[in-house]
Amino acid sequence: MTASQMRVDLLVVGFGKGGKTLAAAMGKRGFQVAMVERSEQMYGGTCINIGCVPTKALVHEADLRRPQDDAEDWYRHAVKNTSDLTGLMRGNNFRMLDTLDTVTVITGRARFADPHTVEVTAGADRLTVRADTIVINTGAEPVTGGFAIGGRVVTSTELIATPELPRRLVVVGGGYVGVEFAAMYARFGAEVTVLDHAPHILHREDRDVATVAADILRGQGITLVGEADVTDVTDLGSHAAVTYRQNGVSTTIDADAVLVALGRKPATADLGLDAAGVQVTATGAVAVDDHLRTSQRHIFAVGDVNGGPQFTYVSLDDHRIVLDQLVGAGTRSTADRVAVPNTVFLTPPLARVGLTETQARTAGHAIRVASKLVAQLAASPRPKIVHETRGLMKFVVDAATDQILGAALLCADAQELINLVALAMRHGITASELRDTIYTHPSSTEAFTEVLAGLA
Ligand SMILES: Cc1cc2nc3c(=O)[nH]c(=O)nc-3n(C[C@H](O)[C@H](O)[C@H](O)COP(=O)(O)OP(=O)(O)OC[C@H]3O[C@@H](n4cnc5c(N)ncnc54)[C@H](O)[C@@H]3O)c2cc1C
Ligand SMILES: NC(=O)c1ccc[n+]([C@@H]2O[C@H](COP(=O)([O-])OP(=O)(O)OC[C@H]3O[C@@H](n4cnc5c(N)ncnc54)[C@H](O)[C@@H]3O)[C@@H](O)[C@H]2O)c1
Repeated sequence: MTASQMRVDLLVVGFGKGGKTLAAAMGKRGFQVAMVERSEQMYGGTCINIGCVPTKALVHEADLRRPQDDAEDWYRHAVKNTSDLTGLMRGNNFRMLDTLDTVTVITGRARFADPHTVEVTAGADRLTVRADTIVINTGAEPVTGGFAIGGRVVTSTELIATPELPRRLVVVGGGYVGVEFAAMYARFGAEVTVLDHAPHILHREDRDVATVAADILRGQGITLVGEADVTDVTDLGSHAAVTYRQNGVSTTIDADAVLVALGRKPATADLGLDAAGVQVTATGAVAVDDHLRTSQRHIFAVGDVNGGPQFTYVSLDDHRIVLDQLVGAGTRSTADRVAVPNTVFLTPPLARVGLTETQARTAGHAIRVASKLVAQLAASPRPKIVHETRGLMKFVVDAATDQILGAALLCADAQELINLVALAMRHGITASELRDTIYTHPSSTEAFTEVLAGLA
């Protein structure tokens, strides 16, 4: 066993998006920085290793598969290509920090010993790091719902690393991970069933939007079961059995793999936060103020661990706030955030920003709504050109001010289009201005003109 000590200006715990960007920025300014990551397989964090990047790479690989392509072969190659990509990005992420003289990357599990000290353990090795400022960036971990993960019962992390295509996949949970994986595995050739305890998948969306999305998934052959109370998941070796109750009737289905996708909870359990005097919320997130300071002023929390929206770009924006606190004017805050968009990577993608129609009405806004099925767009030929005429485009607009309150875009290129709508919302561009601007042709954006012309 070896034990040693080091002292730094800034200690970042967890190699996530916000933390690594902050570590590089502070290191380049001449501060002594330590980055602690528990696994060398996770340099760069969730997004590039087990989250956004591999899943979106697999969605792309699945979309390229033609019906005549052998499903198993195609899937095996897709997993290999994806693993190569994440390996490349992991190496680049490691080097980004390791090549800075001021930054030390430490591989080991971090745990607070006191408010300024973290103990890092790796096997028998132990390192004590003392720091003036500490940033917690440990991310989130899957909620397992009491189901035993192992063998054929997996989370997204294990499933994307498995080179054998599950011919029958049961997905428990119809949120982001659930529907993205359902759509992707169906396109790889699997028979997919999604079970959710909510009445509908994508239950945060307006019913009309969720219905069109559900129709697209059903059109891919996916079985969607709402109001399903999953009572048992058993790995029987040769296959798994999933039992659920719906409307008082109990049903058991067999699966080659069961994906548990019930959400992700902040990773705070083993951090020794008590020893640091850092408070957590009722949901186990690190409690932070608008400047992402914890109950200890010198300790910040960025990314999923602080209980905010679980997106890579939110973690990135968290780093801007902390950097501003450490070396800037100290004015930037989470309260400044307006119109943060998101995308569910179905094919076509479903992207949304701002309020849904339901949320806008509930909040008491007098609204106008414009909504059009992509198949009914007459003056916007791009969907027909790219053979993707499924979906719906919807805007929710304040009747009095003409300000855009929200949009749901379920169409080709939605993951790009939504950023333009978000920018318009942030800068007060009205629905009429978005409608009447000059767009290239043929493009996906020009559909805004036609859809917004239908504001009722
Ligand atoms: C399957 C999937 C798909 C997703 N797709 C998208 C998407 O398309 N777009 C999007 O924006 N978001 C997506 N997300 C969410 C996104 O990945 C996360 O919001 C984001 O990566 C969170 O980053 P973070 O900065 O909070 O930390 P993370 O990137 O989660 O990093 C935390 C790091 O801390 C390490 N760690 C934890 N505890 C310790 C400890 N005690 N000591 C040392 N190290 C520790 C972990 O190993 C990990 O590397 C997806 C998530 C999943 C699971
Ligand atoms: N494209 C993206 O940006 C993207 C992709 C994947 C994940 N993510 C992030 O990761 C987070 C986690 O994703 P997720 O899909 O695991 O969580 P989620 O919260 O999006 O969805 C969980 C789903 O599980 C259902 N559920 C919960 N308990 C259940 C039970 N006992 N039985 C049946 N159904 C149950 C819920 O109704 C919900 O539909 C997301 O919130 C998102 O922020 C983002």
